Amino acid sequence: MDNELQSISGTVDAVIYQNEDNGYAVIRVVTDNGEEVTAVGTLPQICLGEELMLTGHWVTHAAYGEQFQTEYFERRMPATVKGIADYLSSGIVKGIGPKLARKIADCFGEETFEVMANEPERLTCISGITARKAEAIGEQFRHQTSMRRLMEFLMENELPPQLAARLYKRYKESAIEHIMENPYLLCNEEFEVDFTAADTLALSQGMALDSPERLKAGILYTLRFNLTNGHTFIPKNKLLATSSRLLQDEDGFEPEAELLDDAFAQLEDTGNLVCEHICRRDAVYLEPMHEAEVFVADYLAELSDSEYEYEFDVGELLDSLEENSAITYAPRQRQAIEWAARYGLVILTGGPGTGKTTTVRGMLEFFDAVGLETVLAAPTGRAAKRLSELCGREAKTIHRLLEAGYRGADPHAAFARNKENPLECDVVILDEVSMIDIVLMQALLEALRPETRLILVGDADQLPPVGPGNFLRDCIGSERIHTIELDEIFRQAQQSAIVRNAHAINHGEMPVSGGRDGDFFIMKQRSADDVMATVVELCRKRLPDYYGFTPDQIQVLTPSRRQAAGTHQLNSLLQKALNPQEPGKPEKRYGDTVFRLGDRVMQVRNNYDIVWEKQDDPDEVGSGMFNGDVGRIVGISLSEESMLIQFDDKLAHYSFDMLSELELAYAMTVHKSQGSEFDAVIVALPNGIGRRLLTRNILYTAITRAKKLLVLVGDPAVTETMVNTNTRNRRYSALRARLIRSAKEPEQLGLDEE
Ligand SMILES: Nc1ncnc2c1ncn2[C@@H]1O[C@H](COP(=O)(O)OP(=O)(O)OP(=O)(O)O)[C@@H](O)[C@H]1O
Repeated sequence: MDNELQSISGTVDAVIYQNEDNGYAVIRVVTDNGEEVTAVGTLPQICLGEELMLTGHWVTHAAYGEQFQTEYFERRMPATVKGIADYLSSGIVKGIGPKLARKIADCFGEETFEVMANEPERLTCISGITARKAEAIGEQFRHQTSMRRLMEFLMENELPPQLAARLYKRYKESAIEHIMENPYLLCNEEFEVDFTAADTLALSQGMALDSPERLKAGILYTLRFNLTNGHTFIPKNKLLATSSRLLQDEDGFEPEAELLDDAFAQLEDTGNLVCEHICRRDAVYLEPMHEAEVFVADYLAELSDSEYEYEFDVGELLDSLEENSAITYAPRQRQAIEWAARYGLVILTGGPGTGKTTTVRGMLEFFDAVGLETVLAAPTGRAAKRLSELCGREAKTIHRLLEAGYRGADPHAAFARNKENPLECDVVILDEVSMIDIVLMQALLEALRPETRLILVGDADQLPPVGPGNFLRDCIGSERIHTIELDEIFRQAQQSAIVRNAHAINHGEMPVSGGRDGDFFIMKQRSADDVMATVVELCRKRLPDYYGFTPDQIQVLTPSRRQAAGTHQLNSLLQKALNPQEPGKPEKRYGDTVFRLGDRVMQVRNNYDIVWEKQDDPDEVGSGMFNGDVGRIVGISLSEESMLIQFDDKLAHYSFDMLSELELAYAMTVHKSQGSEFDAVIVALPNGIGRRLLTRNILYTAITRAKKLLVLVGDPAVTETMVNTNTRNRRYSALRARLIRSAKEPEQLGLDEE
């Protein structure tokens, strides 16, 4: 092997393999002196017919023989008419096939690319190209060229090429200019680039180590990064100490405390962050988060203080409603319904089987009887569906209730229901409130009319929301809001070992196998491999054969993603067992995941742009798929580079460049399963999972996801650690403090302050 760098130039004759995720490709090149060579390397979006100058060295691959390992390359756009025609024929611009490519190249010759990019209307002189098509071709060509330039730029700077699509969406053709002007914009929540990567680029452009821009970027990055752990603020001393460490370099540079303070003050002056002395510390917030927390606290305090009176005796009405129903409410249930009738804001909390839903039905009956319009909502599609089944009336997701919609390049939702266009109902009942973060709560409260009442229902022992804050626990802990805790497990629920074990775990006791119909099983396996083999066997054979569960009814849950028996490993094993590769069954590889026709998949971020249609009524269309939505791949078109995915009764189209938003979902993390219920749940708990994930509320949340059957496969020592670890990862949030404070200073309340 000769390690000296060499250059070869030639035309791409075949693209043998291409990984769109990281740009790695294997190509065949016909060199300028007619030789055929195989070249490999990072060659993003390489097309047939392109002329390249490759620099690298020759290597001998054990299986494929001699090939050229490319270190860097330059593109020379084809200059001959034939080269241009070949290049355009390669499918680079949708709608241009080989014939049309030839015609365009013949007509415009060397000017072709110039015309396509800048004067596409001239293409209309070719028969078959309408003005609209010409415009579309121009748009696509410009997009293609910019994306390519962007990808090359990202790779040259060792930044993830997958960012190209998001950057282009945000900045169009001027993305590179924007990055060069301020490399730190890459660290924004929209792009999520690691600070060090953006910093390396900035420093290579001559940014000084102690420049205010760099220090500000470091502070903001540290704040944003730490907020992803669910905090609404970070104490100032911690923030500055951590930022300082981030900004150090290997040669001993450390930002001066004074300069860091100046940068901090500048961020405060420009409103990027807010520092408030609360909870006996200087709490630093991103501005929108501060606004959210203050607004939510003020709103809830005022709503909680509002009381309603009736011209008739509420007790008598409730008596008669109760007489006509099959239920005799327990005293606390009855009190909850009375409070719902009386106060603007009520919290109803309790574990599984304690009668929350039954109480909600009682509240609904009351509101119906007095002619108040009530809407039901929950944070996830599955939770909304369940609530609607149990209450016998429509329940919406909060996003649907607020009419979440698309807002161009902005990653956040825009809600059509807001201050200017509030919801028209009299009462909103929200279920699974433990999952709601402070930002979504703000959006919901902003969409309420001042006279709309709110009932919050949830189990505070479930995992906290993925997003910021500790909303439900803070509200309950403040003792500022009328809260009823139900703790009696009703007889029917008592018969379920799932319910009994959930409560036992909450009291620090180990779960035991059992249940009237045997609905809770514990299978001892210790190592990850043994646990995974058992889980696969249960899904493939035992649960379908003995219990008649279809694969759709079974969900595997695990605490981790990449550790022992994490979702990554389990999903690939379960896919192999439940939906194996078959001739003629289309599949598409993306990164290290293969998506195959029939696979169960999950959307892993909120995307308000994804268009869907109702399966039974294609005219009913909408947009938006949300983090945690689970569906099935029902179509893959390799020629159109797209997939059709069915989510309940909706069909959504995904182009291949959206696959980073999907994951296989045969197994999912307990965190992702929040708010969903499944007929049969298998929980994988082998040894080897990190201590941070072995907590009581993860086990409790996992177990309470099961409706009919729960199988716990794992090491009893792991279960025991989880049962005994009642630490909650601490979150900085001042909602509780603000609510408590609001009780002491009532004169400061008022929503009209703004
Ligand atoms: N007052 C009551 N008298 C008798 N049975 C009751 C009463 N309230 C609830 N139940 C029964 O207890 C069981 C659990 O009630 P419910 O579904 O309302 O609880 P939940 O707290 O919503 O539970 P989960 O969160 O698990 O859904 C149901 O079978 C219900 O019919």
